[in-house]
Amino acid sequence: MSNSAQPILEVRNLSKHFGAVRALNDFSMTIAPGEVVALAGDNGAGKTTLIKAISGVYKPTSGEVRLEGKPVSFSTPQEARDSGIETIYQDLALADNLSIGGNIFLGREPMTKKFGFLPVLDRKKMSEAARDTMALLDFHVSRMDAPVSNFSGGQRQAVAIGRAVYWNARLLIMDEPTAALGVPEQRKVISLIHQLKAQGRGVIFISHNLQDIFAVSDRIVVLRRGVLAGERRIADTTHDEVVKLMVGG
Ligand SMILES: Nc1ncnc2c1ncn2[C@@H]1O[C@H](COP(=O)(O)OP(=O)(O)OP(=O)(O)O)[C@@H](O)[C@H]1O
Repeated sequence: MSNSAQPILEVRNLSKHFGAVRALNDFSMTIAPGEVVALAGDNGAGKTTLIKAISGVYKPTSGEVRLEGKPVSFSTPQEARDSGIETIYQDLALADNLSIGGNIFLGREPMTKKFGFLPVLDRKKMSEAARDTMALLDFHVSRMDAPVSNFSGGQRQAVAIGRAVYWNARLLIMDEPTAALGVPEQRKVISLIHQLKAQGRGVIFISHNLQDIFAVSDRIVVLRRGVLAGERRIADTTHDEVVKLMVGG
């Protein structure tokens, strides 16, 4: 099988139980390269548990996760990240006082030796990486070196996405990326997700907003009480049908 035909992510019969609580039960899904899959479900449906079981926060009780065909078992989120799975939570995990470049290299700062003396921060590499990565996302701000605290919510979301792209994430898991934003900013984030898709990455898009889900996703997977309630191609479903899957009955 060629690489392009192979799913980026395959989850097979995944379960995560907390004592008697079956937060996720026998759940399976796949994500192809360049595919955006929305993950929906009411509060407590198991969405967070699923993404944490994929991304190395929780060890699954049972089941299998395959990344580009290979079974993986991550002990930490850092291991998942190193393998190409990046989760962007709502807090974005940005350092407000640092620039875009500073945030891209947060904790992995590149060093250089000047005139053979002690290593110093390679600021040139950081600012070039910031410029090139954000250009790839068609993202423009007047001052690339400004602290990200100066940016709007949508711009900050773009910086978090840029960091994932720079480190070559194959799968981005985005937890409610549009929830805290006004409408124009929501549109920007939707267009960023379209760019990730065009670059052949996979995206899991968690949202309570059906309009956003329908604007950007290829498929929707609905969880209810820890199990798969249904899976539809966006082109073949409606808001009504999705709501019925979410609430059941
Ligand atoms: N660490 C834990 N210990 C015990 N129960 C848990 C734990 N984490 C989640 N649960 C339970 O598992 C179920 C699924 O929770 P989860 O947070 O995955 O849902 P969710 O779909 O992400 O909800 P929300 O949209 O509110 O974030 C809930 O019943 C929750 O109470």
